[in-house]
Amino acid sequence: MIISYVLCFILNVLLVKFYLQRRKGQKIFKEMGIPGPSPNFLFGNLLALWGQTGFHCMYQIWTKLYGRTFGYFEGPSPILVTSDPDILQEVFVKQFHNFYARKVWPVQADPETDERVHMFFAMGDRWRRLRSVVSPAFSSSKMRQMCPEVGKSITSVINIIKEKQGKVMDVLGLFQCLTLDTIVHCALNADCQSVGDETEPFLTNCRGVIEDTTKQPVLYLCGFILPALQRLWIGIYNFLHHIKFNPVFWLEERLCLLIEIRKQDQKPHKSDLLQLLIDARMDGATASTFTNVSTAERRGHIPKKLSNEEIVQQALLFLLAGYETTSTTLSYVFHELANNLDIQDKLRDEINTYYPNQDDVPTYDDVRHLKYLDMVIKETLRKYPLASVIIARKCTNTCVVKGITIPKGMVVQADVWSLHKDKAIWGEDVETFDPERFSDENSKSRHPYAWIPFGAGPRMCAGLRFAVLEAKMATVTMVKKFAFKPSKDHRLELKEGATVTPKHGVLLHATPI
Ligand code: HEM
Repeated sequence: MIISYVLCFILNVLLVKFYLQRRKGQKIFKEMGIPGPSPNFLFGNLLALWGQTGFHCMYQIWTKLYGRTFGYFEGPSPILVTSDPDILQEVFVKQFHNFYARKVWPVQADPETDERVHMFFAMGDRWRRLRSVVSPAFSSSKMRQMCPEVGKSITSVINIIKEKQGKVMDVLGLFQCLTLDTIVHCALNADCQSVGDETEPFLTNCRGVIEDTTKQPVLYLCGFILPALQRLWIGIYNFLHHIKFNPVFWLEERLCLLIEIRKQDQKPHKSDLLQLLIDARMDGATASTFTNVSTAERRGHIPKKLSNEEIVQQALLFLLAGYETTSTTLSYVFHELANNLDIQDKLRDEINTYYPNQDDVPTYDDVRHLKYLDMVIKETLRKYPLASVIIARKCTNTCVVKGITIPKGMVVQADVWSLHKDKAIWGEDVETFDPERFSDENSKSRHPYAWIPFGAGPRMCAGLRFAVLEAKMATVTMVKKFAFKPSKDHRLELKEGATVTPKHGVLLHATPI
């Protein structure tokens, strides 16, 4: 009896201590003079975020209530959200040395010590080295070389649209196939023909992985509430993955096989992304963080090659990033073109002026000259900054940003939806799709960080040029050959996972020109 009283007492003391510590931590924004919603001691403000709307909607609601910069809590963790372009420029660019790390999600490998961490989450020297390894894969000359490969996939899409004439089609699904085939061909030089074959395993498994990010499992919530138990949550997560099939496993196995074949093959290979990763050497300092590194490697005597596991993780990142974001962007482009026929016509006029009789898919140099096309893509990414949620940095040294002292460990989250719909920057009609916003005249006096769909600073999107090239080539070819109108069943509703995508696809009619 006495033992149970004592245990009960100890438990109560621990709970009170936990409660008081939480409450103390949750006073940080008040102390900093930053407004924001009041947090629940256990969940912080997660319950509001975890609702139907997702982060990007809630941030916009809070911005309207508290202003451009506010703070909220994910469990005990303070998140400083801002859509102030001056603060964004300071954090992402000018003070990058104090903000080189990303936000760590609850059920995620440790970016400082885990070998499986890919470039997106890697930090410090390791990130720098990986970024410099992959950058040449997207140089201007590489992009020119990739054009015929991108062109082939676009031609397959055109053939499917011809077949579907008169019928309603979901262009989001079609673009997913296009961008997947393209990234697999260009980055891995492997076979993948998902345009016209929705059962292609690369496609079904990539879709499976992305679909998982739109679910909000209880485990994530636990991780947010009690981040101190991160190892436990990761353990449970790994265990669950071993008892139920995970589409990531298929992709990892396939990539591993591709790497093995390349390594055994004596033939010289073109230096695509996969080959750059296979040939890369990490210097000793970069490799020294990892436990599987020999003393000689650690001292820098032997440059360490990336292990198969490391290559797989980098390749997987590029595969998923290349597939998901560009297809979603293209689907928004075509949603807007179909709903704004005057803009569609103006774009077609520009394309026909540059390519009056040309049937071929345009090249890297061709699309660079199309100014209005560039404005259409930019306006699409203004209205739908689909990857906003991943644009965040963790403060690595306490520092002062525009008069705010940001403590080490605090996450600064960019609220790009609010930034891109800020009436003080873009005018009253922010919901109107208007490419003219990006004419030279109208862009002149705008803040350089008012438009950041690809993030900003040294860690901004590594595939930006490839994504824009592919989106432009596909748009030019399709608009030249077809007129697009929305299907009567089409309504654009958004859902949020790692990116914000059209929940029911984008249903259009295409008529040959
Ligand atoms: C329209 C399409 C795309 C959009 C909107 C987009 C957006 C983004 C954003 C917002 C970030 C975070 C940047 C930051 O934190 O400042 C990012 C990072 C990244 N993106 Fe993209 N992306 C697109 C296409 C691609 C493609 C096609 C690839 C690869 C082929 C790619 C590879 C990456 C990588 C590797 C990173 C991590 C960069 C680093 O941490 O150094 N992205 N992207």
